[in-house]
Amino acid sequence: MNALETVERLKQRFPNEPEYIQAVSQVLGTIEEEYNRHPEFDRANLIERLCIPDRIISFRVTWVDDKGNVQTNMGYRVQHNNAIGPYKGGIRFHASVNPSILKFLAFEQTFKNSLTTLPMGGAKGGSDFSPRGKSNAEVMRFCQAFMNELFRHIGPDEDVPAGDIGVGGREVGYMFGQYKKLTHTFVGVLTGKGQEFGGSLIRPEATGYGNVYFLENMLKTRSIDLKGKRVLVSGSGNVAQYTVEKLILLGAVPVTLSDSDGYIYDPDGIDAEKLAYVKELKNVERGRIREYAEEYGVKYVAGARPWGEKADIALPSATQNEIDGDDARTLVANGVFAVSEGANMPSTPEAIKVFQEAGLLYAPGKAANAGGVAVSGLEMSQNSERLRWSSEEVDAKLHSIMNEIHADCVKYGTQTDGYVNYVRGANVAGFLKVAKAMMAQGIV
Ligand SMILES: NC(=O)C1=CN([C@@H]2O[C@H](COP(=O)(O)OP(=O)(O)OC[C@H]3O[C@@H](n4cnc5c(N)ncnc54)[C@H](O)[C@@H]3O)[C@@H](O)[C@H]2O)C=CC1
Ligand SMILES: O=C(O)CCC(=O)C(=O)O
Repeated sequence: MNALETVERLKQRFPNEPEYIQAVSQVLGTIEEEYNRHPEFDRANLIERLCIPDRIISFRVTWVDDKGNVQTNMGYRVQHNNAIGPYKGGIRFHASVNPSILKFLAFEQTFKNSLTTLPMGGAKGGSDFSPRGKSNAEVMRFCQAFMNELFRHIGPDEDVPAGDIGVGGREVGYMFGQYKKLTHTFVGVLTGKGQEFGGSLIRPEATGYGNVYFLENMLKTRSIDLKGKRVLVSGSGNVAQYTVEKLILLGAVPVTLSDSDGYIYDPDGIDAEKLAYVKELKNVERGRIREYAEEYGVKYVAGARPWGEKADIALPSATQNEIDGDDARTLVANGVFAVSEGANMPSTPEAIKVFQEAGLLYAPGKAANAGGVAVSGLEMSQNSERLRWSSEEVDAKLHSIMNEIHADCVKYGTQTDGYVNYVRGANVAGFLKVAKAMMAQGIV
């Protein structure tokens, strides 16, 4: 397999899918050598079968807004690969959602889920519907309409969606309710459910906590203590909130948060009380991060990202391609020595190159943010055995999964000069398991 030629062929077949091509080319560039050690992979054209999703379901979603207008949106589910388990991955509701973005996310999810050590294939879905500015009743009607089509394609042993951008506990609850009504079953078909109806403890916390556990592992390789370190966090949703929570618990000092309008910089650090304010603002009042600056009298910068502020560590936790080459150079120049991705593909290829050439501890999302889907996998296990595990038990399992993912990255990513290339490590480790499963299952 020649990575460049394969990517070029995919580019010609899928010319309008830049995010998908970006994700594929990142992976192929790092697995090429390992892949070519197994001539049997090429004979089975494993690479195209691994890059092209098993199926893409797309449908119209029709719903009625509060004024009585009939609205339409697009709905999708990309079922990428189920070689190691049922399809699994979140649902995104955001105006930017399109097939390219969902294909990149489903592709990444396949490798990420493989890294978790749990039996889950990769998928992603969503809609160009934006919950922003919609009433609760509108969100409910949209979720029900979305599920009216999606329910045919999912199931607890087939495909198990969860949340992502714009989809949290509220949306998962509405979708679960509609699935139950349509199928007359009560099964673990979605994860991230409410605690009262099968949701796992620690699932809301898992992605953010898991990223900080991964970061601690990376810091340990250089004997650096997280305590007292100043941390730039982007986003202010699920992942960002629980990243900040764990940072505070471990004595670090988170100083920024953002949303799509701008960012706040709090030089004294975001403490537990201020975080409680952010949770209320974002999860209940559904307000803007600008209001934090008004509440606490700190700096707010409209239309910008937080990467120009001085700090030790950066944890991007908002969205894809939110750190470009210039941002990366600024971070390095300002002394940032570790970047661990809570979001999926937040760094552009140029930014990654800058981090790696500067010798930073740099962890890609598919390793660092795998804690969320890992606890989703644990939610599936609890649903199957109709039991509920304690917070301590789930958190301990999450912690040990993140440690294992880190160990795998070190095993497959350590270069001859001792630098750990976490991108290579995560891609090779995730790839090998899926590839072996695909080979064992024949040409299907
Ligand atoms: N929720 C989860 O368990 C997991 C989420 N992720 C990834 O983490 C990231 C954040 O997801 P969540 O916190 O769940 O979503 P969320 O909807 O709770 O929060 C998203 C945050 O990102 C900001 N944002 C969204 N689009 C933006 C844009 N174009 N520019 C600037 N800011 C933007 C929003 O304002 C919000 O603060 C995404 O990349 C998601 O794919 C990854 C693994 C698991
Ligand atoms: O919990 C899940 O199934 C999916 C989480 C997710 O969407 C992700 O890991 O990007």
